[in-house]
Amino acid sequence: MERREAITELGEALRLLVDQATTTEMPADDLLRAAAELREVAARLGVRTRDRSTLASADDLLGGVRMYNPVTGGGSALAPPLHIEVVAGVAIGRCTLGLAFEGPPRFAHGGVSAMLLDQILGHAVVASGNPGMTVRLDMVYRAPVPLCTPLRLTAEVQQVDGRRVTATGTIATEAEPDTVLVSASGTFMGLRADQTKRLFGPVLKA
Ligand SMILES: CCCCCCCC(=O)SCCNC(=O)CCNC(=O)[C@H](O)C(C)(C)COP(=O)(O)OP(=O)(O)OC[C@H]1O[C@@H](n2cnc3c(N)ncnc32)[C@H](O)[C@@H]1OP(=O)(O)O
Repeated sequence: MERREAITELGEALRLLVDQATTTEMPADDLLRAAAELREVAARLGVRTRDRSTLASADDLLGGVRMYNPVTGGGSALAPPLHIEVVAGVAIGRCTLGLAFEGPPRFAHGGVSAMLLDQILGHAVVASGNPGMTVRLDMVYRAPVPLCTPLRLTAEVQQVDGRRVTATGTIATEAEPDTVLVSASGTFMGLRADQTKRLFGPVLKA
């Protein structure tokens, strides 16, 4: 099996684990046994690791492959994951949030909504050919985002002004795509060469 497929397989198992560990009502003894077994598995994976200045070997930074992105990465235990496609400049995202993402009972944590929107706004910005980093993200929470419900996100660029790009996005359910639950407006700033070197130099050099 190819490495990226194996990473995705491990990611799926980890996401299942996170979901079950969040919803389980098993007795304390079972939890302790599971914790001990999981520490053994973690130790096996920890035999060979990378540091923060080393890109994952399965990643392709310029090709946009980030296996461990915490929002979209197939290998991430933290990602829902959000699946994004860009159609005619509009980024469309789909995901379902489990109970691990709970804020108020039955609904998503507000920070999770911000995370999803930051990511999908970023995709729209990259697709416009003006990549940059988020320097500002304004959120409007109109209605709570339900857990265990297929969600539909959208994002598109509104304005490009030199290095500054503004984009807006929304979260709705698949069932009611026209009812906006959360909306966001973000400002993204393209990096100058010296900023790119300062922030990402060690990674790019490797
Ligand atoms: C497909 C992939 C999708 C990925 C989506 C996820 C995106 C992310 O999560 S990115 C991570 C979060 N963002 C960050 O960590 C960025 C942190 N910020 C920074 O490092 C710096 O602000 C940086 C490097 C972007 C810009 O550096 P800085 O020195 O401020 O920029 P500088 O060149 O002086 O200023 C550029 C312009 O930006 C403006 N600016 C800077 N910060 C802000 C801000 N918060 N709000 C509005 N304008 C701002 C400045 O006023 C200036 O405007 P002008 O050109 O009109 O005078």
